[in-house]
Amino acid sequence: MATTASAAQAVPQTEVAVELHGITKRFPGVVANHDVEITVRRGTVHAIVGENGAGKSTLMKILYGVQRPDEGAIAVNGQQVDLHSPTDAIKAGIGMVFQHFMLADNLTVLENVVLGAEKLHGIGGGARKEIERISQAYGLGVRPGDLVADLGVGARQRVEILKVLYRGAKILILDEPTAVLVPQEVDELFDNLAELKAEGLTVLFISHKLDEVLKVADDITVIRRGTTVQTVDPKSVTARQLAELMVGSELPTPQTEESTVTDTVALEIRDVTLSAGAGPKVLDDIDLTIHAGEVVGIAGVEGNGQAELVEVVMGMRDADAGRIRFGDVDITDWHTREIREAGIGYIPEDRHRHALLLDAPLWENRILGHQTEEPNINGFLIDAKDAKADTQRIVDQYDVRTPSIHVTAGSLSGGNQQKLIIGREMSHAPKVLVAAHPTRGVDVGAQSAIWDHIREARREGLGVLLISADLDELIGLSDTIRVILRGRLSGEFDPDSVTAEQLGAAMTGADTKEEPA
Ligand SMILES: Nc1ncnc2c1ncn2[C@@H]1O[C@H](COP(=O)(O)OP(=O)(O)OP(=O)(O)O)[C@@H](O)[C@H]1O
Repeated sequence: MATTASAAQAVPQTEVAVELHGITKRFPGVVANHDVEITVRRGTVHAIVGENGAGKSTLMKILYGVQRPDEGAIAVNGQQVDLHSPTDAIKAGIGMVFQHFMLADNLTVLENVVLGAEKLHGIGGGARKEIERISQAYGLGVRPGDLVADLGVGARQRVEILKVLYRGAKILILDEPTAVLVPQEVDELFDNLAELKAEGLTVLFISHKLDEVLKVADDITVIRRGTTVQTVDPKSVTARQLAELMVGSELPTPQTEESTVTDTVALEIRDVTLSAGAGPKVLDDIDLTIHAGEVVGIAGVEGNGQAELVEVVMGMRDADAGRIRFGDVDITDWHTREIREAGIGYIPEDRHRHALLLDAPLWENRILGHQTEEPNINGFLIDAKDAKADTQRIVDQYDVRTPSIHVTAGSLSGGNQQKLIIGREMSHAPKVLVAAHPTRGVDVGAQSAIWDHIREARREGLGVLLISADLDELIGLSDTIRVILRGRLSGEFDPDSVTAEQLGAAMTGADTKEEPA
């Protein structure tokens, strides 16, 4: 395995865009970054990979001026910089595109781009010209007059990229940019990155999708437990070797699974329809059966009704028509709490809004949503002792990397928050699990551990409604796959034979010429 670590050290200073030297960052009880050394060559895509909690986001936040390092130095284009805020970073030519887009839907692209940067080119013709110039220079295909609400996920991401380029960024940090994209959009993004590189711009790219990293990166730096392990040449490693570098040991070989699907109906959704005013139906006559021991995966471009389907099943929204049965019980009119207590586990899409209290300690988050169930109660009272003991069990069993169960959920890395939520939901031995993007932001090792937990429960008869933007996950975990497009479900796809490209085509309507929402 060839490394470019020494080669990178030897890169002539004139070719270095960013140098991170001896970066250390401590939080109470955790060293998030320890003596990190990275040299980023100008005009390259440099990927940063590592397990959940390895310290990638902290490092990028330091480079974007959101966090201050305790030790170490940062140089941009050979000049040492002191970054106290994102404003300082932007001045130094560094821009960051976050995973959650920060665009106002009801404004145009132009209005979104100039917001807060009115001084650069005004808010009228000058700004429009500049947006068109940047869009053309990097092949972004962004039109200043478009309403953001009308744009799909990939187009919104290009607006976010344009926004940082508009502010003069020459170094772009992209945090898991492909997590929400379908394969065709990923290819388009990679074409855009190639254009950026060709113009001499530099991209730092965080991702858990190692195949994509190998495809797009010029250099890959592996971070393990806060420190840089190696910078490798993507041409000289496989995805498996990269994962092993991340973990620091060999990975187990995945086992193939026998089907566990039974004839017993676990969840039945019949003729469910949901309208949103006068517009097209959000859910259009949805019919879906999930058997005990079966994982039914739903693929779809975001915004095609999958979020609403989950909300209807979980009692957070009333459908206009249709029935939902849990086993032989009609739960159509039940409240969320009753549905959960009856034995439907729920992993929501937005973990910060619906699954965690970020300012509360982990053990209180263990109780959240299950405050009327064992082991969290004793009679009518909360049983803090047993809840704490059980939180520790989840932390151990699901490998939640944390200094203790008393730190706040908000201080955990994104992937570790997700492991805690999954551990909590699986603890109540649900009969049905409604899981929206259960491993989003989770590293490959933790992802396969979570899949194992779900498979084990499936062997015991768990039925799963799986919504995921990760096609590998849908293919790897589902027994049956359906595609949702404009609120309608397609026929069944067999995960053993369908390809990610075929699913991508069905999701975008390329196979039927129907456009996604
Ligand atoms: N604001 C904070 N307060 C306390 N601890 C923190 C804070 N931010 C991060 N940490 C801790 O620092 C470590 C590194 O977290 P970081 O978010 O950088 O990891 P990551 O590699 O980006 O993980 P992921 O892939 O899960 O997003 C973790 O142990 C995390 O719990």
